[in-house]
Amino acid sequence: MKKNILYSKEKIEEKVKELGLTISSDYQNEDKNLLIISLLRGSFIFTADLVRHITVPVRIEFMETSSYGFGKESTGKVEIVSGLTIDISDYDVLIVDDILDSGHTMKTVYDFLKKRNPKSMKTCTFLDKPSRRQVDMNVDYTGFVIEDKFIAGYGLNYGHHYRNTPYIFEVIEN
Ligand SMILES: O=P(O)(O)OC[C@H]1O[C@H](OP(=O)(O)OP(=O)(O)O)[C@H](O)[C@@H]1O
Ligand SMILES: Nc1nc2[nH]cnc2c(=O)[nH]1
Repeated sequence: MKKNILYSKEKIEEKVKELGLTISSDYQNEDKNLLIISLLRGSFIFTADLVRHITVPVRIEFMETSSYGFGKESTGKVEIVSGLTIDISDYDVLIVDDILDSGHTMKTVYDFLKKRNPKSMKTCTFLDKPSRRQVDMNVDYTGFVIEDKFIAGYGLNYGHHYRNTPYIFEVIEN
């Protein structure tokens, strides 16, 4: 496997900080009650970095979803491996994930949470691949819009590895 580096550690840091400041500004009013719901496993690194740039009170919870298995294509069947146990009706929910690709993951979680009547709900993914969308799903906050390339690093895996790589790269198979 060869790597084509798309975003360096420094570029990522700069963008995450920018997102954190924008979100903080949007949720600064006293009537806001921000709850970030982070989708494991891919978003654990982005979430950890993002929340440290959020300057307003924030509760952080996690859900685990899975749909890709070992391959590069979504199965289209998103499994909610672990859901939520808390009442979200008093919260302004922000769903955080690493990437929006086919949209199946975000759509499934969005519909699942909407039924629980949050005060408001928005979405944030560090990366957005709009050309791959299979369902009607948009993102409110995004870091980088990328082309149709399979990527890894910064939380995203390739064959269960590379989540800990500090930069984002395109996976080029030999
Ligand atoms: O828009 P989609 O096509 O649904 O793709 C996006 C999802 O795919 C990856 O998750 P994956 O199912 O690989 O699980 P992981 O979070 O454990 O890596 C990624 O972390 C997103 O959650
Ligand atoms: N690792 C990885 N997971 C994904 N899930 C959806 N798109 C991608 C991608 O480009 N890379």
